[in-house]
Amino acid sequence: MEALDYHAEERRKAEFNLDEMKIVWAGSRRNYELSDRVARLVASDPVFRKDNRTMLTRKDLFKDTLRKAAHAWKRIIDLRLSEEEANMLRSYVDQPAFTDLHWGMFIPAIKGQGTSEQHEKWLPMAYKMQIIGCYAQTELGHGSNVQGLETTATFDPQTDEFDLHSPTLTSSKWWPGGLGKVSTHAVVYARLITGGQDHGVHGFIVQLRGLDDHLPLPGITVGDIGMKFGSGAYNSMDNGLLRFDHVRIPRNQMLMRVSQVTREGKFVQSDVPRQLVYGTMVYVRQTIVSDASCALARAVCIATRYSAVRRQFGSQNGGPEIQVIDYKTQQSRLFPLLASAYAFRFVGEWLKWLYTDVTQRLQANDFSTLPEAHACTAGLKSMTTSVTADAIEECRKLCGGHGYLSNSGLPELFAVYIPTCTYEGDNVVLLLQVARFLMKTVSQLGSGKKPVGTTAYMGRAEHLMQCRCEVEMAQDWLKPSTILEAFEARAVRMSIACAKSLGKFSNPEDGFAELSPDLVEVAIAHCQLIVVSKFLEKLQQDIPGKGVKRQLEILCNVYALHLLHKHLGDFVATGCITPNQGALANEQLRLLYAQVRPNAIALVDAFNYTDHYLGSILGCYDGNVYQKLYQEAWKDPLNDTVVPDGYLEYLRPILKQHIRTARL
Ligand SMILES: CCCCCCCCCC/C=C\CCCC(=O)SCCNC(=O)CCNC(=O)[C@H](O)C(C)(C)COP(=O)(O)OP(=O)(O)OC[C@H]1O[C@@H](n2cnc3c(N)ncnc32)[C@H](O)[C@@H]1OP(=O)(O)O
Ligand SMILES: Cc1cc2nc3c(=O)[nH]c(=O)nc-3n(C[C@H](O)[C@H](O)[C@H](O)COP(=O)(O)OP(=O)(O)OC[C@H]3O[C@@H](n4cnc5c(N)ncnc54)[C@H](O)[C@@H]3O)c2cc1C
Repeated sequence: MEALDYHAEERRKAEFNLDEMKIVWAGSRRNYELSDRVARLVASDPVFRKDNRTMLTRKDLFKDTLRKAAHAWKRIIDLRLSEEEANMLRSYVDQPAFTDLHWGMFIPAIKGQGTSEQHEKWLPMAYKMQIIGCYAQTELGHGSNVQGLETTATFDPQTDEFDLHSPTLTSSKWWPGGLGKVSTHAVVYARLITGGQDHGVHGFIVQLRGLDDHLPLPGITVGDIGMKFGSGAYNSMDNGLLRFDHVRIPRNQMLMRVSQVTREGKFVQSDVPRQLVYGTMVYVRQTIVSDASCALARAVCIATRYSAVRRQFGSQNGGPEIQVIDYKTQQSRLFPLLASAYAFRFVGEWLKWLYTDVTQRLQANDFSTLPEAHACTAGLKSMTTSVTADAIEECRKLCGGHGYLSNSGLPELFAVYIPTCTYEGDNVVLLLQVARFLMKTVSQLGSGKKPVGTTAYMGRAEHLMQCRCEVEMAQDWLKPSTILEAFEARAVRMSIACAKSLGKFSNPEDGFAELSPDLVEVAIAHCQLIVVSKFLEKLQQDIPGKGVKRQLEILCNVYALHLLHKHLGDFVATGCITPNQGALANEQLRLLYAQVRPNAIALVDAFNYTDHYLGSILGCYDGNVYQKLYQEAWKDPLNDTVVPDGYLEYLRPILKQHIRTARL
């Protein structure tokens, strides 16, 4: 018997080859096949069930997380999965866990900041999970300001050891994931002190718990920091606190790629830039951009499928009501998010390339592209996570009342997702880093130093400052060069205007502080330009499959023109376009939405998400929403009994009191 599919008609409307689009989304046929296989493996395994987790108490949820992590590790070993497959498996399990930090930060920190001897000693144990580690940087008093950390690591030449100490309450480590209850080790960031001199913040490998009894080692106080936002969600993670009372570690546990301390206690700064101490954050920010496209795609998939099932108003002669996806307002809210998911996917792919390139250069002692890698990872992390967090909430609203039900999957997705706007660098703080980079680039424009990479457009500032947009009709906005020039002109004009305003301050730092809200806008304009330009570059590639490239062109235009519409004030105020050209862009946008409409369901099918991973009744593949909602309601523990617990103690006396009052 053929399976029921409420979306069958929608799927028939698609004007492109879905299988080929799935490959574009996955990045390659190989990636597609790998991720499809691993996603199904997870979805079919009862241990990875997650539909009940919002009902669990914190302790039960945490134990469930340990069970899943142990089971995942067993599957990884038994099936001899590669590192890439293992990462995929953990991400499809879809439950924040200490393993994210062990594999995602502890190991990369040792790899990036450790010497080859340190790699040889620590990495084999970490790869086998004989030790489990976390990344302990943030403190109660300081997170964004890393240079303000207070934990000290004082070298004692007598014993050839460091003495780790938390001198104040605010120096307590606070937030590291996996620290609270699991990690046996941590990379701890502390101020290095030798001979009474402070050399700033460095990383140290520190054992926290006994490998036999899991008890904290002498001098170490460690625990969980408490419940976080939402039910289920990030509460599966043991974000922890940590204090040191003069804990001793051997000298060779300082990560010594960037700087060294000799046996005599001499501090040696190598020719590697000190910013490499921040290298793990650059790596993770890069992964967060790709993850943003996944989270956004997930929310959009749920909202799109549900919008095609849901009908309201407009029944004629007893016929069906209108599918809410056919309302222009629904399309104007939903389709830009769909386009953004694809845009973030492609910029994430490019950023991965950039990161790999900078890593290879660093290995060859070429540090020239480090500032750009920092600016791109910081800016794109900030921009994509802010958009995605807002988009998940918008998708909830697009699903009306049912979006607020836990089993829509959206509340939990929102709760898990929103801290990405804060962790790995607060989004505003990171945009200010981008702004600094841009202001520096502008200040060097007259010096003969040619801007390269993502700021190469600034080298054409003279033209971009005075060019005029040539759009006369709505369809003129479909020309890639017209779109690109409008975004470049807007970014460069905003940057130069800010640089000029900064120049009016006698103290540049005062100016930077005063103008910081404008500088944040400049950074956003630059990041949006990067995303638009990388989407356009993607379209230059050979993309096989009937109609696939055409759909991507439509999505790229939707992405760019919706930004132009949203930030019309910037484009018009900087004289990049006229108000009339802005109106033509909006007209073209409406036409594009009509072209997306018949393909919408297939475009979200291309994400290839299993129902398990989506975790949403509203987004399930077959669209059988109402029956599933009805069945699911009966599974709620409140429906275990017809009369609720508490009736006799609390309800009945009130109800009876009414009867008594009535009798009086
Ligand atoms: C496939 C596997 C998947 C694995 C995925 C793993 C994912 C795991 C997810 C787990 C979930 C959550 C994890 C969360 C973990 C954390 O949150 S860890 C803590 C993160 N903390 C932060 O991000 C702190 C943010 N603050 C900073 O980064 C810095 O302090 C800040 C950059 C804001 C300022 O630093 P300062 O040292 O004060 O720098 P400045 O004076 O402003 O700049 C000096 C110069 O240094 C340059 N710079 C700064 N940072 C970097 C960098 N990272 N890289 C390169 N260069 C950098 C800056 O541009 C200045 O340059 P200039 O002198 O102007 O040329
Ligand atoms: C779920 C979660 C997991 C985490 N995991 C880890 C982990 O594994 N390891 C770890 O070390 N840390 C971790 N952290 C900590 C995280 O990295 C920090 O919280 C983050 O870097 C932000 O720093 P903060 O908390 O000090 O924010 P603050 O800097 O105190 O920010 C507060 C406000 O001040 C503003 N602000 C701060 N500085 C400036 C400025 N210069 N200019 C303008 N505005 C400013 C910010 O924009 C924000 O609005 C985690 C945090 C969370 C929420």
